[in-house]
Amino acid sequence: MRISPAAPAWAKPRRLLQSRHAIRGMGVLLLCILLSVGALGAMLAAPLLTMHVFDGVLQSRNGDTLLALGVAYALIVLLGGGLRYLRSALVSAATSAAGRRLQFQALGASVKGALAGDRTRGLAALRDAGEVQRLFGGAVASDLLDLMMVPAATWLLFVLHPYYGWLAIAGCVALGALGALADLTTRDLVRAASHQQARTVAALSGRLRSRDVVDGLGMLPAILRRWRPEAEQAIELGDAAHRRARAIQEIATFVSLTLQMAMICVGIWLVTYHRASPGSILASTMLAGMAASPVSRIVATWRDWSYGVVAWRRLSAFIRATDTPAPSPSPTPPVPGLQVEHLSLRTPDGLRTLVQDLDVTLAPGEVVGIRGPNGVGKSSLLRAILGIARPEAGCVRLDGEATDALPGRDGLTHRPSPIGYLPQGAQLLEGSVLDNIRRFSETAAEDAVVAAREVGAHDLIGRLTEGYATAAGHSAGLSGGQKQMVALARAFFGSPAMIVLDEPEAGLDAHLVGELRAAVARRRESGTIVLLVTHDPDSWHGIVTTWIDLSADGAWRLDTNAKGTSL
Ligand SMILES: Nc1ncnc2c1ncn2[C@@H]1O[C@H](COP(=O)(O)OP(=O)(O)OP(=O)(O)O)[C@@H](O)[C@H]1O
Repeated sequence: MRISPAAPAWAKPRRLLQSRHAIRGMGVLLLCILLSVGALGAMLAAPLLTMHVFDGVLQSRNGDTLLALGVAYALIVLLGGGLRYLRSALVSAATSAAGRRLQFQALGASVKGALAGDRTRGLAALRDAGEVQRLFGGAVASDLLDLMMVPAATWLLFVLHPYYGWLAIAGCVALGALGALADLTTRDLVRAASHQQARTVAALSGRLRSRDVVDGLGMLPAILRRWRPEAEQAIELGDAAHRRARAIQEIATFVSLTLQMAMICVGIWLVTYHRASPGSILASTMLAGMAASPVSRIVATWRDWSYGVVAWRRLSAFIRATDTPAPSPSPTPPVPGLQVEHLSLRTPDGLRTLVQDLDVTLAPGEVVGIRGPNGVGKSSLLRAILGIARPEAGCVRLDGEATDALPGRDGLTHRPSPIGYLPQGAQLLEGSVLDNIRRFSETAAEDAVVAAREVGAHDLIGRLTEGYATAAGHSAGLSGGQKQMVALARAFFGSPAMIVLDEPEAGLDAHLVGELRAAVARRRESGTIVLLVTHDPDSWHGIVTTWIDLSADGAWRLDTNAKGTSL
């Protein structure tokens, strides 16, 4: 658990830019730009053709020329539409792939956040990833590419007559200023609405997670009553931002229409004084529309931009915060067993010391019991040893490897973890009993059966309605003892070098406790380190080889002789 600045790849959004995704992304971007240039050329040709028809054919009255120009116009418009369609298909494929990667990053950070005790922000991170994906998955990316049209159409307007060009610049500047105004006037509201929304969703889902407590004590109406004003506040903030953005959008529509009208007026003036052809009036109106429309669209979708940017910033900050620095390599050659070196722990709020400078080395095959009064820090110590809670100081190594960098912690490594863990309250995940025991891996079902037999859970699972296929998890109908046995089988699954059990006998009858004792004794003989927290030291008499006694002031005492006798 010593800290160095390096971090796992998934946790760094910026690393996406350095990876092969970035190279592929650059290729896609280049292709999109080429398609946009093609579409842009076709679209710009349309007003010029219109001008030609108006000026040329009206004078020559040649029907064949009119037909040829009409067909050419249709083909050009068709080509432009086809190229734009190809571009939008490409953009949406690229953004959905990037969106999947982002969801994966958010999921990894969310799981890490949950392991560090911050489930609520993890949920918000997943929602933020959705918001960012919506931003780039929609028409927004295409709108950005369409901005190329602004200088191209303006340049053509200058070619027709500089007055047309200057007028288009004035219109686009006015629309751009409206975009900036939309940002200035809605930014704070959007940020507040987005944060408030994330807070209320997280708070509600956090409160509803303990379904039994909520149902059993009839707390749902009170919870919803408490949630409602918070949710309404988020909606009001969002509505206020929406109203302002909507007003600015209406002004933008007015500016666009005025620009077109002004083009016609300037055109009529130029034609009257023989400075431009009559056809230029039509062409300039079309070109002005082309120059203004990407800017107007961006102003119209400003709400998506604002929410997306706020979500992206919050998501990046969360990913950085959950980014566990990689441990520095061990300066000493790996020693088999568990080394807990000068470990100090405080409560998550930092107010109280739980363990002060614990220094202990356990050889393979040791069974260590942790005792102490309620709230003294036994579970916290286990979590620090597992590497899922950050200690105030010190480090923990299993067979020379820091436990906070073991396989699977980076969200990428598929190597099985060398640790088996039974947390307090079993904590089965949504899925079948089999999925839970084999830790959602693709390992053969027989291996899960071996683990279940080992802890004495096989017969109990056999009596479930669908055996190993029975649904487990929060919402499933397993009893407390059944959940505990499935979770125990999950902890013993595979060949972990260390098994960590938090109150393993909780909810088990005397027969199952006996099976569990025998399983731990067998693991001791095979060289597995077992750490267990218990409130019933007597039931581990003759199995535990060392006791760690914790006391409320953070002091600890090693008892290598007590062999399970109570305090
Ligand atoms: N999220 C948190 N914020 C603040 N304090 C916390 C938090 N989680 C745990 N604590 C405090 O840390 C202390 C140790 O908790 P821990 O669960 O490790 O105790 P324990 O010895 O396992 O208790 P028990 O025997 O009752 O299970 C407790 O006093 C608890 O109040």
